[in-house]
Amino acid sequence: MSTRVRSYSKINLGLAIGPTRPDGFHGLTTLYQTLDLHDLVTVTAKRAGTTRISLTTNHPFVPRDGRNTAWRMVERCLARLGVAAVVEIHIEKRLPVQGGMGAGSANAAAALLALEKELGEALPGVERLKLAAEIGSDVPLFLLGGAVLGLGRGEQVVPMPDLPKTWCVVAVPSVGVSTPAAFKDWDARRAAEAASREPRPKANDSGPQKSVGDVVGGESEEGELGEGHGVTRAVDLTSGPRVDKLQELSLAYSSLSTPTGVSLKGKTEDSRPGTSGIVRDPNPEKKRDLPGESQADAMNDLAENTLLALVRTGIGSDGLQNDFEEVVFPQYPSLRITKRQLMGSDLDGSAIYAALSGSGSALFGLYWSERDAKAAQQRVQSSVDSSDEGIAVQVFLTETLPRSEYWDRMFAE
Ligand SMILES: C[C@@](CO)(OP(=O)(O)O)[C@H](O)COP(=O)(O)OP(=O)(O)OC[C@H]1O[C@@H](n2ccc(N)nc2=O)[C@H](O)[C@@H]1O
Ligand SMILES: Nc1ncnc2c1ncn2[C@@H]1O[C@H](COP(=O)(O)OP(=O)(O)O)[C@@H](O)[C@H]1O
Repeated sequence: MSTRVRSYSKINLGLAIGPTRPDGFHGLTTLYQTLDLHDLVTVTAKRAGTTRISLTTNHPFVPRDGRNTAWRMVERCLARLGVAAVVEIHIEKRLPVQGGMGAGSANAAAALLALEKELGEALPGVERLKLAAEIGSDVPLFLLGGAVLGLGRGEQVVPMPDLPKTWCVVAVPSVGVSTPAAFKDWDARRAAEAASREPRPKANDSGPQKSVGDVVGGESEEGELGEGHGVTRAVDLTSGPRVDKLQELSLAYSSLSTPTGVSLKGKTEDSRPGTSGIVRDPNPEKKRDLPGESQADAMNDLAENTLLALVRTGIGSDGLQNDFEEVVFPQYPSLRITKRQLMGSDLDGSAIYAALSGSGSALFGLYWSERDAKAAQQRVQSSVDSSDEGIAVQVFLTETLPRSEYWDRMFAE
């Protein structure tokens, strides 16, 4: 027997990059949303004296060894369960590799669920989430599905009330954006900004000078040195108002979700903030005012139409919705154009919202109707066909996938 699982993808509805942490990762506040687009992961497992894992796939760029996320997940899960088995994994890739749609991460989560079903044995919910976080920051979200708030380095996940099922067009240009490289570019940009703000040394000032490069990696020194001193750590510049804005929104949004941590089995789990797992509101004492709206109004909107409320309360307003756009668009200018086409601002049936997903290169647009979505898909496709830039773009028509459907349809027939 074997178990076949739909390995769904995600987009990031909003993403704010925070400071570099001592472990080298960046703080992240993001709102993930799972999509109907998926790969298929099939696992066959038989208990045996020694563990042997093998992996096949239809995609030439997907690793077939211990570098594969699904392989790593299976290996670690078996070790955690204390089970030895012969495991065959097959990944039918339909999603782009390195697209910012979390496809590799989803494959890992899918392999875990399929393996557990094959063995008839499962890890406890919190163990699962911890293991998922070890494989990658993007993996735990796929153990929840639907709309998911991501905190920490993105691995601390909070289930959000589901958005209404919404039409979505995903455009994936044929450029792979490496996630670590995109974070590095972000840091370099912040460091350059900090350097340009630093006051020039006076000619007779021979004391030791602080450089931005010296001071990355900790708390702000503004308090120590006094305001206006001009020495600001590069990392502090990455945690500006955009993060606050998204965090405020997240808190408001999360107040509508379950008051305590929720396990996949419906039991309350250990949900202490700061642990890998499902966390509670990270700052329950904090007042939940939203900019420009009374709290009651905002909550009514959220209850009525969560997606509309998201757009109205901040994520979709002017300015950056995904911090990575600031570094990825200058590198690949055609992506900005594709985003505009997805948005279709001056047209009837323009997008509710459009943005880069994760570190890219996937871009997405959300639409009120299938007709609007199809028109956007057509817009992007025809401009690609007529362009001589040589960047191919795959354009997918799909829908957002609420949590209940995510689980109902996970195990493919
Ligand atoms: C940034 C996101 C947004 O969803 O990018 P996409 O991959 O979806 O584009 C994800 O969090 C990616 O998650 P995932 O792909 O699992 O990344 P990981 O394996 O955990 O980390 C890969 C590398 O990215 C960098 N990294 C990742 C997450 C984070 N919060 N800070 C980081 O600095 C680190 O250099 C790390 O070594
Ligand atoms: N199961 C997998 N599917 C796809 N890529 C994988 C997988 N396991 C490891 N990788 C590696 O991870 C990298 C990022 O893959 P992917 O998850 O598709 O990107 P993203 O997180 O941007 O959506 C790829 O370059 C690939 O070499």
